[in-house]
Amino acid sequence: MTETTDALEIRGLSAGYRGVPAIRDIDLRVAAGSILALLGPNGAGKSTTLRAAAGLLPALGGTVTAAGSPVTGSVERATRSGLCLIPDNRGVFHRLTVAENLRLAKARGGFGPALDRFPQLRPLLNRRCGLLSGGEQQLLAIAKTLLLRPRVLLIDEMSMGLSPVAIKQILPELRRLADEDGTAIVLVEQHIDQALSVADEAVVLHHGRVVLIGPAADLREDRDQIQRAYFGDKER
Ligand SMILES: Nc1ncnc2c1ncn2[C@@H]1O[C@H](COP(=O)(O)OP(=O)(O)OP(=O)(O)O)[C@@H](O)[C@H]1O
Repeated sequence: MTETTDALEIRGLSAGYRGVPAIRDIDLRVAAGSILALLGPNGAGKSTTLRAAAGLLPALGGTVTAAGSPVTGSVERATRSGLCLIPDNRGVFHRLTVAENLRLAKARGGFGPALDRFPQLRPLLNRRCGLLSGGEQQLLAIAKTLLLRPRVLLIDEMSMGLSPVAIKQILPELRRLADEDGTAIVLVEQHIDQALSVADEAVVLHHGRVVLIGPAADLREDRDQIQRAYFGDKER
C-alpha cells in the first residue's frame, strides 16, 4: 500500500455506560492494510472501545477519525467513512437465507464478489442463516461486510464459538482483506496466539486503559510481557 495516513485514529477516547467510563484515554492508530489485535482480560474494555469507535456509544472524551474524517459519536459518519463493525453476535439475520443476508448489503454489483472471495458460501445460499455453523456464520458476516468495501473493519470476538479449524480458515481471509484491499482491521480476540499470528501490532487493555502496545512479531516472542499486561503491569 502506498497510503501512509492512518485509516483509523483514536485519540484520548473515553466512553462508558450511564456516564461512568469503562475505557479511559485510549490512543490507537491503525494504518491502511494493517491488522491490530486488541487484547485483554474479560471486562478490560475491548468491546466498549469498538462500540465507541463505531459511534454506537457516545464519547465522554477524545476523538475518532476514520479515513481522515472526524466520526466521533456518529454511526452515520463512521459508516459514510467506510468504518464497519462486526459485533460479537456476527450481525447476521438468522431467519433470512445466506443470499438474503448478502442482498441486505445492497452492493451495486450484486453479491457475486463476496462469493468469489468465499466460494464455501455458494452451496449455502438458500440455507437459513440460523442453520449455519458458527464458522459459516462468521464467514457470511465477513463476506457481507466485504461488499461494503470497508476502509476500517472492527471485528469483536472473531473466533467466539469457532473450532480451531474454522479459525484457521478465517484468519488468512482477514490477512488477505488487509493486504489486497488495504482495509485497516481491529481484531478483538480471546485467542492470543491466533490474534498475534495474523496481526501487525497488538494492544492490551486492562481496566479500560492501554497497558501494552507493540509489534505482534515481538510479542509473539515475548509472551511473558503479554501475560504481565493481562495482570495490569504497564510497560509503555
Ligand atoms: N451495557 C453495559 N452497561 C453497563 N456496563 C457495561 C455494559 N457493557 C459492558 N459494561 C462494563 O464495561 C466494562 C468493559 O466491558 P467490555 O464488554 O468492553 O469488556 P471486554 O474487554 O470486551 O470484555 P469480554 O472479553 O468479557 O467481552 C466491564 O466492566 C463491563 O461490565
